[in-house]
Amino acid sequence: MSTSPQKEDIPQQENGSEQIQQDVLLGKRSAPKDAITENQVKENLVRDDGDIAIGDQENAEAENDENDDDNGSEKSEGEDIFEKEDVELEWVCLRGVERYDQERQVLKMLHRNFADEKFQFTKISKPKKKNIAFIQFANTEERNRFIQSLKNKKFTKKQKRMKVRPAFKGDKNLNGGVAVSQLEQQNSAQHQQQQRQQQPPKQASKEDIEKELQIPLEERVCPLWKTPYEEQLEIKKKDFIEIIKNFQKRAKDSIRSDESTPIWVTREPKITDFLECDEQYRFHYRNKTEFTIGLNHLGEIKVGYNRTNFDKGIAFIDDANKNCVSSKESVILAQQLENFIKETGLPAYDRFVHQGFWRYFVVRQSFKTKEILINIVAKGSYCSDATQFEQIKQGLIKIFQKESLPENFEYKITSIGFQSYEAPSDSIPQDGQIDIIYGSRSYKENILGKTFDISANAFLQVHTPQCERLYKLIGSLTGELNEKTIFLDICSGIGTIGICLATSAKEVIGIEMVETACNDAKVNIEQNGITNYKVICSKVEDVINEIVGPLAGQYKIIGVVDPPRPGLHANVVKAMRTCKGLDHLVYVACNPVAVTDNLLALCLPESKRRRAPAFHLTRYYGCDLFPQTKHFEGIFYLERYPNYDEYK
Ligand SMILES: C[S@@+](CC[C@H](N)C(=O)[O-])C[C@H]1O[C@@H](n2cnc3c(N)ncnc32)[C@H](O)[C@@H]1O
Repeated sequence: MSTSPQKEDIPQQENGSEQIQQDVLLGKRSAPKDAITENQVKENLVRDDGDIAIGDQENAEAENDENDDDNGSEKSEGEDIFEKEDVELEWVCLRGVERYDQERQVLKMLHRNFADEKFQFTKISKPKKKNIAFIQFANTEERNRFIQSLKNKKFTKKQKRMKVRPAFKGDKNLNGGVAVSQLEQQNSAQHQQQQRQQQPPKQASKEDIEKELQIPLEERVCPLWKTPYEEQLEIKKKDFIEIIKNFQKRAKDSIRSDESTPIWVTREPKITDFLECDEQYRFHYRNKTEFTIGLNHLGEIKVGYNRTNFDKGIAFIDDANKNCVSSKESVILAQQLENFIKETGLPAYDRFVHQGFWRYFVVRQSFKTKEILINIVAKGSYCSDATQFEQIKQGLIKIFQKESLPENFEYKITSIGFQSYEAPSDSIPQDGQIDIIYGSRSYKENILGKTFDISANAFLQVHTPQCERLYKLIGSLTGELNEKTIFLDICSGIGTIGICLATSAKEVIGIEMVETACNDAKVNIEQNGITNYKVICSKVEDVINEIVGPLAGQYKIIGVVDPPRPGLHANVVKAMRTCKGLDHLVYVACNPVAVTDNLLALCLPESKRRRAPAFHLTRYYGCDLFPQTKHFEGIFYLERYPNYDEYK
């Protein structure tokens, strides 16, 4: 049961909240417990926009839901409260939302309720345990269309009635918000997962399977494999320009007429450089290959790649050797494991009925040190016989020994891990416990002359030669580092960027929230004899200001950030923007579309919401880290000029 005050605890608006608030101030009524303070009452009297059910959002919403009563909710006669000065023009506050929903459920609800209108929602912020959500639109016209549509909407008895009020610049609950692009990704991943888990597999027809088999697996996983490399680059550059144009358009739409437009918004979009991949590294380049274990179309065990078309009931595993970007060594090892699995008699995991043992096979390797790490993932509980379990582990160790592998196999397997994974979800948990059944917990990689221990779950760019090019580019952007510079490795993972680039800086500070990654980073720092790199194990948003603040003004602080695929959480971006002293930032994105919101939050002009000087986007670069696919890395160089300090 909720412990938050009930609706009865909140002053109602039957006579107008103003009267009640006046009464409270004059001592004619006592303020309801936990409801509003004197200051809030005062603020409300000042604001007086006739739409808020209770006190100022900053405090009252922290404890209470918004009043769902109708009185005074939409608009006072003769004035448009949505156009007032202290209103966030692209946002609304939607009332009547399920209080335990999160942002992605709010998005689903909006899509359900306004399917025909196709509103351009850009961000959602859902305060915890409240019946409100803040919605941001691409522009004010969209927002107004939404307000109008909601006004005209007929709610059925079963539907929860929703109302809208303006979002105010001081609304504390309007906390950055999550980009809709990010929520859509989450929703679609969850949808696919649910489809897989809930739908009993339809039986595909023989013809459909034959048709599917006619299509090379590469078409599915690396669709540019038949496209000449020069053309691949042209496609990626064109895509990047489109992304930049869209980014500029979004920025233009967000800048109010009374604000000045930064130069990067109107400048002709141009990629300063696009780092192409040398010919010898365009195929079989992946240093990490993840195979699925299951049955092929004939019902035989395979260690290979998923082929699925749920509409047609197609779901089988295709051969490991049919992917032109996987390493050749990983294919040999997959074959080795496949033969062994057939001998054990233990079945592959069936993702529809959630039964069976063998699930995934991960191979990580260094083309330079010739070391390999292996991780085998299985549903451990399926094999309850301890002796059999032990035999399996011993068997696995044996099949990956030098004697069991082809004579010309020049790699050394340094680590074999066994990970028991019970949940039906297809994504292997990054922090899952791994039982090291052979060797150490990592393999060694060499990047730009530095040595790194890479464990099974550590993040590393999948294309090492292109990763080196990327790091060199980052190095050229950060410029010469010396005793007067601090290098901030934001979301530092296992420390690769800082270790490779920043040894000549006064200090390198890595901030990373995953403990195992921080521990790996410390090992990597030590084994490279680096003494100026400090790792802080924490969320960036919790510490960055505290760390950088005392250094501001004394040093040139240069930040590099390479966030997870969907981009950074809004709170991280907010902390970076308000980080005094951080005036130079290299933002690396493996999904440049997904980080548009982050870049806008860093670069749009200063306002009450964006309470710090903006960064200017000065240069765009691309790096082809994924030949034969449509993906590429986008690199954005951001600068604050004049520096944060000089603005004040
Ligand atoms: C794509 S990896 C990049 C790691 C490293 N920069 C590199 O290039 O090898 C992203 C990292 O960001 C970390 N991360 C994500 N959000 C974070 C946050 N709010 N605070 C600290 N670390 C975060 C993740 O744990 C992950 O290690």
